Amino acid sequence: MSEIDEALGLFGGRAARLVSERENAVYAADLPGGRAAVRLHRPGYQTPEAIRSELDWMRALASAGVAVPAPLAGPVVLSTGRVATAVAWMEGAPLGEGGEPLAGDPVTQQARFRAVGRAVADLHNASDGLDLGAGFTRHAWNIDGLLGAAPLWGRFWESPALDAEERALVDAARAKAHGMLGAFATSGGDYGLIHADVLRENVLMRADAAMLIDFDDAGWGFRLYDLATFMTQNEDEPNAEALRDAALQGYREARPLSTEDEDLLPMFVMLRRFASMGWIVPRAAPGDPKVRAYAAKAVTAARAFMANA
Ligand SMILES: N[C@@H](CCO)C(=O)O
Repeated sequence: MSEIDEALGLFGGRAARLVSERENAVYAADLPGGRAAVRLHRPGYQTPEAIRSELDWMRALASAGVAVPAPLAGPVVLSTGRVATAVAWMEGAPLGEGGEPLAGDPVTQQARFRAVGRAVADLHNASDGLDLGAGFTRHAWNIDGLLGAAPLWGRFWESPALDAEERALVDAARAKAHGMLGAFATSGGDYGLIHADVLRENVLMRADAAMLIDFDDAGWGFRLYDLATFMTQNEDEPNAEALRDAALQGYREARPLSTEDEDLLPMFVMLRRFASMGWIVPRAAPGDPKVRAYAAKAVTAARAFMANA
């Protein structure tokens, strides 16, 4: 029996259709509780306890009125060892896709970015008010998780696509960022539960409202990381600066963000580019141009960081 058939059997669901296989395999299906996204989780990434915690968090956010997918079933461990869950299907159109020009005219785009900034702030605000219990466990995008000896998405500085000069640059930027992040954390930099993968693919738009989906990478982290991740797909947009400003405006409508913190955004963009440079390595064949493309973006960010910081 296939994994999805086993999961459907356990959830009492039917009519599954594969809709995405980016990290988890996600199927649209009908469950007794309604239309669902049934997820077969990527083996070896999150533990069943962490996935249960993700669902507890989603349930608490949904109860608090935040537009996130409410849990419907699971987690269950399938006979293959893979974990399956189901969350409510969210109607809406993805904001866009990385590497593709953003749809819509600039006014529409900026209105959407403002809505996303607002949704991220709402998530941070609501998460700060939750008591998720002693068993709650998620990984942390903290200094170690971003820059330590074993970062959550791998030892990015070992990407085979870096030449010796670039590796030295990345090492220097990593050391410098480590110091700056330490100072930021010590001075009370905003830290708590974050989505950690605010990419266009993970934002659904319904009318004028933005909704975040796919909390698989979510955990503890610096709030600026969410805003920075959202900035990493805009470098080819002619109005990239206006898009950033719109997202920050939306964020500030619901949650404070000082100009000192805003000044750290380029560093956080670099940290995300470092993480992604590590993320792609086990997911692509050696020599795949994507490995170089991720490394090149990280190097560009590191050069700017070392020149300006
Ligand atoms: N592909 C992502 C990483 C995983 O979502 C990125 O570009 O940062």
